[in-house]
Amino acid sequence: MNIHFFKYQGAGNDFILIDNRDLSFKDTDNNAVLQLCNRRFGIGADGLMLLQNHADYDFEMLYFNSDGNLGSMCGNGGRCIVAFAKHLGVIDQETDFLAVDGPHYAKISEEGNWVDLQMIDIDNINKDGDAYVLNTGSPHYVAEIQNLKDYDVYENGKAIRNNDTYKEQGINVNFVEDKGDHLFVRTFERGVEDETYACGTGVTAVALSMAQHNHQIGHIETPIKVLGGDLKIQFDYDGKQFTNVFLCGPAEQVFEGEISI
Ligand SMILES: N[C@H](CCC[C@H](N)C(=O)O)C(=O)O
Repeated sequence: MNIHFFKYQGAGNDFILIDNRDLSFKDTDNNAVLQLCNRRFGIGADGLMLLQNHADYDFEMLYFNSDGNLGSMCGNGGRCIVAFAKHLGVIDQETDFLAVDGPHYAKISEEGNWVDLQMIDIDNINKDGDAYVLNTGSPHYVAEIQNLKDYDVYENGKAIRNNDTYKEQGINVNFVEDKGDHLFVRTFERGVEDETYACGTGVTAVALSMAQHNHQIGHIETPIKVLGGDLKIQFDYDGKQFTNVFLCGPAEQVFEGEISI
């Protein structure tokens, strides 16, 4: 099979994107995804997305983690596929598209490399000890850590993701340090089973958890730094529900190519 692909990254969370409006890529082909995402034997990426037609939306996003399995919602992937849809001429500067967790509204800058993506509303944040646990389209665990720069995110993230509570379903593990004018976040991702340079649903989960933790109410904007760059989360919080949640940040095309597998 000969595949024409595009490579995108959003704050260093990197993805293979395929225009699958003709359905030539079979979405059940987990082995192909695994092979294409492999950084030594393939193109290399944290995940792969198919852009497909949908009767009621501008397009549909199908997201696979680099382990080859269909993932839950991917926020940075969502931003990248919006930039890709604009590149293909499927959308102009605004869109309503469908992802695994439901419809998403997004708007994109004129240059096509900055995307504000609306995320699902959240009304339920649980605790696991001192950590926060919530689903922002994907399941997330959020723990505060001092001196995060030197923290062993891989070993500690892997241990939490594989403990008795989370082993079966898996969870994405986020560590956050409050730096005063921004939050610094590092994430161990389920399905990649490694630390990634950024996780969009993860930083969203962190921003909401920290608002609850710090009893912030109203319209909140949270600047976030991750290993791969800067992201911003905006939302309204009335003390119970988080609404108008937006994940904002860069989405850049890196290269395109052909590969046969
Ligand atoms: N990198 C993604 C998260 C992918 C979710 C995936 N790791 C899963 O739990 O299925 C993001 O930007 O939100």
